[in-house]
Amino acid sequence: MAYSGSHDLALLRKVVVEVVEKACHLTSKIQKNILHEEVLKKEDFSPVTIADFASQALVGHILHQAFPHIPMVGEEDASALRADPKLATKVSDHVKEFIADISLEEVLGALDRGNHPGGEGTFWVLDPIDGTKGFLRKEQFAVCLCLIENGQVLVAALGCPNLPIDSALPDGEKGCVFIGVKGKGASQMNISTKKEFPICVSSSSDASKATYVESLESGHSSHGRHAEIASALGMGAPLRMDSQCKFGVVARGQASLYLRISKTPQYIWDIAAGAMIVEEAGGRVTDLTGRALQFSLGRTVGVAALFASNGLIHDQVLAACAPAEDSSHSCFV
Ligand SMILES: Nc1ncnc2c1ncn2[C@@H]1O[C@H](COP(=O)(O)O)[C@@H](OP(=O)(O)O)[C@H]1O
Ligand SMILES: [Mg+2]
Repeated sequence: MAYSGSHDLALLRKVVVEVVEKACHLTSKIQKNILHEEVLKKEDFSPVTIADFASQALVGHILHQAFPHIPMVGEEDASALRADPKLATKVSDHVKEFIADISLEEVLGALDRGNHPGGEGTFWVLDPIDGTKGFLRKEQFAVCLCLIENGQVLVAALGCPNLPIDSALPDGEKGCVFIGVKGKGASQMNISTKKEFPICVSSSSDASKATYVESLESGHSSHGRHAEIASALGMGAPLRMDSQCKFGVVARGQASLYLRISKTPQYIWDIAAGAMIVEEAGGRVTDLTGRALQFSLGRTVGVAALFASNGLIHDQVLAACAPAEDSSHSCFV
């Protein structure tokens, strides 16, 4: 559906893509030589690195300069850095490579700009590094940014620095940005050449021939439950990778289904940008009962289990999910 609001979507798209590209360059550079002491553990024991902090500070600062009235829901904040001045200086030095005159206090302030509670209204949603575990394994990760207005994602970009540009050439050139604009479709851009082309989901309506994709980390969603659903549909083995790259892989037709059956409500920054890009590429994203996801509930999307498909096989997947729907939230193999 065409957007009829007051935002200039072309301008927003330009800013979103440029800032995600910058964050991809910053995070890729840090990824090459990250040190053990540059990785912290959060309260939930998940890792966070100086690259997560630097990426959020860079994006938060640039967006605030361009759109001072739009708040941001971001995964990180500055509290750990305020307690560790040495690490804070490292983060600040990385951000300075892109914004020479930024001060340490501005870096910390930009990070804390991610503290918005979400809900109704207009706000950015940022995951400065989605798939931090993949980032640390030197595998897939994504910089994920979108703008939400009253629960609708207007513009989204997924920067995937390590994802092969051509899925048929897994050892070929890597680094792409997936882009979606409300009512205008989705595209994939080569980070190096800036070459861009429209993408669409696969045209397969036969679930038994479809490829599905899931998290590489078995602790992030139930591989066992996914396998049951895949088996009921006659699907083969999954493709596993970290981060919202999985939404990009469905959006460009490389896979027809992304299953994410977890036991904890999913954070909005792990889902919103990728889900919109899949939908703009012609696919569908719902919970296990077929309800659309909600992006106006706060910092989570309210559901623990969801899937993205090419649309054509969506009802078949819903039917395969149905028998164990009640147990799917507690089943965690
Ligand atoms: N037990 C859990 N269940 C569901 N999601 C989880 C989880 N633990 C961590 N995550 C989320 O899974 C994201 C990574 O997803 P994936 O497995 O698709 O790569 C993490 O994002 P971050 O890496 O930004 O922290 C984190 O938000
Ligand atoms: Mg993250």
